[in-house]
Amino acid sequence: MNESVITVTLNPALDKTITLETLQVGGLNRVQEIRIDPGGKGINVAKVLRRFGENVIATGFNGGYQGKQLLNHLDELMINHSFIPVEGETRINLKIVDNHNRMTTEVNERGFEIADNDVVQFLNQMDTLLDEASVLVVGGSLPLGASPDIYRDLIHKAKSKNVKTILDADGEALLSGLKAVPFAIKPNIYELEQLFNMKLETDTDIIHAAQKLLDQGVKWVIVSMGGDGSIFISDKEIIRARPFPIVPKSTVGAGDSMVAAIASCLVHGRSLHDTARWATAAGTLTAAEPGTEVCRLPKVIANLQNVKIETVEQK
Ligand SMILES: Nc1ncnc2c1ncn2[C@@H]1O[C@H](COP(=O)(O)OP(=O)(O)OP(=O)(O)O)[C@@H](O)[C@H]1O
Ligand SMILES: O=P(O)(O)OC[C@@]1(O)O[C@H](CO)[C@@H](O)[C@@H]1O
Repeated sequence: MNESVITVTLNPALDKTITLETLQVGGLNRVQEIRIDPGGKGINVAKVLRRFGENVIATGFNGGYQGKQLLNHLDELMINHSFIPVEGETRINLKIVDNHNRMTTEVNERGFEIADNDVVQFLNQMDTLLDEASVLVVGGSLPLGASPDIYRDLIHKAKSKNVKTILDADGEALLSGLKAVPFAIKPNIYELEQLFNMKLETDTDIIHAAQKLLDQGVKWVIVSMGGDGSIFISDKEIIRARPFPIVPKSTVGAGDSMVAAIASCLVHGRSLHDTARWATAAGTLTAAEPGTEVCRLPKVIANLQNVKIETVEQK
């Protein structure tokens, strides 16, 4: 059995994707297609890791009828899970795909509110799970009632047990998680701009911002930029990765697929170079799937060499 990965999704969702010819804001829209996928960042990561054959367990909070549906989906996908049941309903996040303009509009609910006792149960469970893990992935928004420092505390806990951590969050949750200095972070360009409160126009701007995070002790900073690909930065190398051509269907979960590939590369001790290929192939292939459907291993392997990789000179 491989070493195991834990994915934490404190505020999971059922992702309801509706496809329209063209989104008419303020008008009547007729739906062409509809699908429901289990969602939330850590859950998407777990879906990819399961397909990669990794030993993964998904955890977090879960509630109500929609929460039961979510767990049924995970069972169908044969994903190990151990969610703490809470009062209230797991949210439904609406993803509206405009076929004509190839654009997705996302409407995410706030989700349930958790109580102090839920957090105590969750952290106790994490103590046990972390004893068996080699990588922890934390991602997504915090539910109402969660302390903004919950990501910081989780990352500290993981580090005290020599578990490598990957953080994928935005706003306050990202700031809080960074205080504990995770091994890797994967902000998208907007999240990085928000973190530094400035526009990052060029690759050089992005690299300079990322280097400030490396100075704080983060080992890998991976910045994704949708169809423009991504930059992988460590204190030893800077790698620019560009995707191969695809017809994008829904980019929801593309970033999470990158995170899953990064986790898998950490489990297998792969270099940052190889990680750039794996993560870009995974993200790109997920962007070509409908709804919150994710990439599959054989296609990822077949496309590793199609990822365009350049080493950027350090200045
Ligand atoms: N239109 C596209 N064409 C090709 N590849 C894409 C496209 N959109 C996304 N990708 C691939 O997916 C990766 C991640 O995309 P993006 O930067 O949108 O992540 P994200 O914003 O974190 O996504 P999410 O939060 O929805 O999971 C990109 O680096 C790229 O490899
Ligand atoms: O509201 P959050 O927690 O920030 O993001 C949740 C979410 O948009 O992220 C995933 C895609 O990354 C989706 O499956 C899910 O609906």
